[in-house]
Amino acid sequence: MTDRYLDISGVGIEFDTGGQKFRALQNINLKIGKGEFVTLIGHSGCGKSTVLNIVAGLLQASEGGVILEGREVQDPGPERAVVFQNHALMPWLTVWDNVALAVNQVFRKTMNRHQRREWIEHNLRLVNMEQARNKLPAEISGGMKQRVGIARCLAMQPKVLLMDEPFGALDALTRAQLQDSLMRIQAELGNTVVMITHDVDEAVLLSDRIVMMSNGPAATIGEILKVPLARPRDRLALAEDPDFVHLRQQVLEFLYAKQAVAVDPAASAERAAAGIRLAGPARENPRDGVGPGSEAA
Ligand SMILES: Nc1ncnc2c1ncn2[C@@H]1O[C@H](COP(=O)(O)OP(=O)(O)OP(=O)(O)O)[C@@H](O)[C@H]1O
Repeated sequence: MTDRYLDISGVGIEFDTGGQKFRALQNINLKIGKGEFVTLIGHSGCGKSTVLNIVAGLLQASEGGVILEGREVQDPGPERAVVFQNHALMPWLTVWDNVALAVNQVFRKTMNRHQRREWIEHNLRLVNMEQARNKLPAEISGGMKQRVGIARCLAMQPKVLLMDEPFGALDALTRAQLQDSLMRIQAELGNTVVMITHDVDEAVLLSDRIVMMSNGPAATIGEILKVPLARPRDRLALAEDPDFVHLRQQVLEFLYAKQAVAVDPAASAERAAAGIRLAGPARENPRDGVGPGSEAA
């Protein structure tokens, strides 16, 4: 594993919010190895999507930069495919055509028609969606749409798969199924993945490292937790595994003790009972309208 495959170095960003400056991120430094699975976790509004968007080339950092396999990221590109929370499929295209769109964009010059067909089919098979190839997005479930979104990104053979809360809108069972599929696919293809999640169990289950972000403004990386659990990982076996439980506890401590946000009386009573003390609340961004009030990460 090259441990500097993706190098995020000294990244900061300041937004102009109606004449006022808002510093969202400062001094983000993260080196990610080829084939590594890294999750970003932190309270709502801390800057996770902003980091991902800078890596995707959708946002320009105010300071620092991102280098992927020796080349500086300047704009969006198919070597950094993004899976969004809400799949972002073209509603008028079938499952097949949605994947074909990406494949034709990336491989029109290097694969002939037959090869492209095979490649589309292969990627739909990877996510178990080959049976639904002729359906429109409106005719399939939320989990199936996310599968197609993942297939579309995998089909571009990206150097890095960027996932912004890909399973956030799904029910718990579908989410578990997709987590298992993602682990299987990653084991097979060795993808480098950077994924945002709010789910502590998901972070521990999937990651090689969990990057825990401090609250904004001027958010940065607070701590990085290595997850040395053997693969393949089995969610049932891990639920009672002392190492898994300990790792989970470390993430919870970071979020709810070291980086706790504004107080909800019920949650704080629960925390007090668990012996966890609160840190000071974060300041708000004028753009947000409300201060950070969510107890969820
Ligand atoms: N284009 C923008 N202009 C001004 N402020 C912005 C802009 N984009 C993001 N922000 C602010 O930067 C901060 C970080 O936002 P970001 O969406 O990255 O957080 P997040 O951690 O991904 O949040 P969530 O978990 O709720 O999705 C927030 O205060 C947000 O309001």
